[in-house]
Amino acid sequence: MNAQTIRIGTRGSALALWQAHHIAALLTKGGLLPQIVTIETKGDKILDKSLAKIGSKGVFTAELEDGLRDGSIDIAVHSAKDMQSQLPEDLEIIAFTQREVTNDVLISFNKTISLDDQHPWVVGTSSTRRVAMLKHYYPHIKTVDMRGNLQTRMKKLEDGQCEAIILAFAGVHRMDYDKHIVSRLPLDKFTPAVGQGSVAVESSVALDAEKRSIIRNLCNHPDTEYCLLSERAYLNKLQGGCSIPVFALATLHNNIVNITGGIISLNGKQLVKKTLQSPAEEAVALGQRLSEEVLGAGGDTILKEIRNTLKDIRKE
Ligand SMILES: NCc1[nH]cc(CCC(=O)O)c1CC(=O)O
Repeated sequence: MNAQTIRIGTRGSALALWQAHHIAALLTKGGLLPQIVTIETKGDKILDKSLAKIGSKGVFTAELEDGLRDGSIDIAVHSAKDMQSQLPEDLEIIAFTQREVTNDVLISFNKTISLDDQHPWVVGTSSTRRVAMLKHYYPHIKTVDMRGNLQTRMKKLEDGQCEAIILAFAGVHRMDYDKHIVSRLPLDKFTPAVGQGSVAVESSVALDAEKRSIIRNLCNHPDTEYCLLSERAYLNKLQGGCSIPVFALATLHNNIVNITGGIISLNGKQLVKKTLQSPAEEAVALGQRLSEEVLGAGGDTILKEIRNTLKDIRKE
């Protein structure tokens, strides 16, 4: 096969560019000629509002998806975590890269700080999931909203707007901030967001079938894909955007997928969480079953309350 040029669409943040270069390296290894095309999204432009206020649907993806449709890019690269659970019919995810460590981490310049320190102190995070989990497990801790890319958040921490921030290990590691990690938060309390740690490759269904299959073969990590399909099936049934504190983590051993997922109220008071397992081939059905169990155990009421609250926040 002649070397083929593949245009990779990405957001312009340092983390997004890392991800695009990661995909580019996998494609280069396979003999393709990747080209990186930077595209700005609504989520990059609006920095003065919380994600809960903007509304999360496609805020970091819509402009990239336009590029896939008009053919100006062949593939778009995203943090799997930032992708809507249901894509438009003309687009599809063709690969999920091998997952990084999935934990959230506590970042601070104070190396002795611990969430167990009982005096009231301030953690910066813009994630409703992390805020709710802090309220649930560590009610003495106060939170401040902290949006912006990783560099901006690190700067806000440096400026003393809070004593620590919580971030995904994956992004911290990719941006080379490991030395500021104070601790990895335990997965049983801080179950990550769906997709955390993996990079997703999206294409139009109209993209040349051979090109799509070559790209998939070079980028997709099958074990990760089973896990993410299960988590995303769960998320899809809950119709949770990234401002809804829904969480799930699937792992795969000996062809068995084990998934833990749930939902937590915004104030952290109500938490529903379940664990299920199935053979890998039934990963999607497993995620769907998890959603039924979580909704049936009170998750439906929590979800309704959250939707009402977020509606009110957006009206402000
Ligand atoms: N929501 C922003 C976002 N999207 C992906 C990552 C980190 C990388 C990843 O999880 O793949 C982050 C930052 C964070 O949550 O700390």
